[in-house]
Amino acid sequence: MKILSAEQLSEADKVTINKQNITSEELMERAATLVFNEINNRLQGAPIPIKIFCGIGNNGGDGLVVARHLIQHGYHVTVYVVNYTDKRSDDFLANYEKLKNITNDWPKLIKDKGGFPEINIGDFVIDAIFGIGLNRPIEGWVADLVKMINESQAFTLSVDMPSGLFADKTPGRNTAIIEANYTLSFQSPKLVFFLPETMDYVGDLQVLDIGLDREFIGKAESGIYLIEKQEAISMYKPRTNNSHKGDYGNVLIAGGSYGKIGSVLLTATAALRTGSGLCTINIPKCGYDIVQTGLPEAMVITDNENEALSSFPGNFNPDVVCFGMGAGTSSKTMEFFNDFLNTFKKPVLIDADGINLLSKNKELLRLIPENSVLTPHPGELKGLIGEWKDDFHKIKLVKDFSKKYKVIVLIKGAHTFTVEGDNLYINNSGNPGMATAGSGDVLSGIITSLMGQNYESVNAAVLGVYLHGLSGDIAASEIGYESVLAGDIAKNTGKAIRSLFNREVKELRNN
Ligand SMILES: NC(=O)C1=CN([C@@H]2O[C@H](COP(=O)(O)OP(=O)(O)OC[C@H]3O[C@@H](n4cnc5c(N)ncnc54)[C@H](O)[C@@H]3O)[C@@H](O)[C@H]2O)[C@@H](O)CC1
Ligand SMILES: [K+]
Repeated sequence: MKILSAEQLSEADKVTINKQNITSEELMERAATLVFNEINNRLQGAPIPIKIFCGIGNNGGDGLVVARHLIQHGYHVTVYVVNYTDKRSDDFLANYEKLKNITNDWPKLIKDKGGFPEINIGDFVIDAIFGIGLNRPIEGWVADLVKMINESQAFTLSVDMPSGLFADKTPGRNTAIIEANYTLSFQSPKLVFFLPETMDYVGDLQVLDIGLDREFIGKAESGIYLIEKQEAISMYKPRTNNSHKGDYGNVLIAGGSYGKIGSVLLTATAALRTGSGLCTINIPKCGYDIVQTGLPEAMVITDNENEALSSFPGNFNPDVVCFGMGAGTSSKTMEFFNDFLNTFKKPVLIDADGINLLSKNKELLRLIPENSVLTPHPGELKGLIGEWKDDFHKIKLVKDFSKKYKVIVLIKGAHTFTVEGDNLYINNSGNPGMATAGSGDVLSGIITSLMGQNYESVNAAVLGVYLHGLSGDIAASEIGYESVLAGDIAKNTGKAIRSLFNREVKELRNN
């Protein structure tokens, strides 16, 4: 799904009104009625107190429409107008009149702290104060109101966006933002919903298709995509009957050092489980027995050194090489890396200590083959691009890096971003159970395997990240978040691929 900016959404709004020959009030009615339907489906007429806080722009207008429908369906509703200015939008005013016509309980105006109502933990709060029109942080008594709503711990549903969040930039420190339990967002999720600094404000997210003009959305240049099952299916390449193991890639997994041999086992297992035809593991001598016993399906090349890799096996020409997990950063391994980058010229995957070695010796960056994939965790990423001020700055630095070295870079997190030049692919599978040792090693194996199976590097990365998350979702739904081991993620890769075509299995997040 494409992610649009606030500006593009407002434009889509105008184009839709024009092309569908409707008024903006009719579009508001359509959008807010969908919000009402969702709430009604969930509450099923329950007589709980509903408190709706409406701003005076169009987000507030949505709130008034929702209020009207809830009242007409017999719910116990109190409406508050958060009157931070007297400049009300036309559609707000139209719906204000409509609301007054159906109830004697007219909206209560809040003009300062004196007008704050009591909010109890059992109330159902609807936040329609600000949406995509917010252009500066919330201040003064409105900020106090937001704080009070958050402190009440009442279930809070935000319309379009949690009030106080900007769609396309980071909020300042200590600004007032609604901490929503649930967000019903119109047409397109907003980028900030997926960033580490702001994702927690959103709660569970649902995007409502309000029927904005498809042609406009199709053509809008966004460069930001949310990756879910549908996108994953479109990238997947099915196997043909008339094929053999040579068609599915010969991958070399190089890494491991004394005490960290397990990492390459996890990577290689994931590569084979994702469908690699052949997998060879290059490790220091000390790992020989461990790897041969742990994964009989893989072949092994040992280094001359016992405890760390020191020279790249040049007489061997795999389709793709994955380097770095558990490798350490000794000077011997730096020699291996140097040797490897000077010898191997097809796209590679560099992870973990491979990234640390790059940070130690930035000259090597120029040797990375075009379209290679780098998979740093946040600490390793800092070594590559330096400190960032906020999430948007981080994205900019990674885009610049990706363009400069013509590589694909992951920004790993609860929603991993794959960055290729100016394009951002945001992953929506996965769960907190995957924050476990070795999870990244498995991811590298999955992506490397897909690269070896002739997927374009960017598709290998985007689909690989998605499948990794889905495998984790399958593992967590079977054994619970706490018990997920990296090996469970590797083991479930096959089920994840099958589940792409099985309607019963969903991302945990979308359940
Ligand atoms: N596709 C769309 O764009 C649609 C938008 N709709 C709703 O319209 C919303 C956008 O409405 P508006 O553009 O009226 O904006 P908002 O309702 O988000 O904000 C209201 C106005 O407050 C002012 N303002 C901004 N920051 C402020 C601050 N910190 N303190 C005081 N005043 C501030 C601005 O002038 C802004 O226009 C969306 O979020 C959505 O809820 C829906 O009605 C339907 C369709
Ligand atoms: K809102």
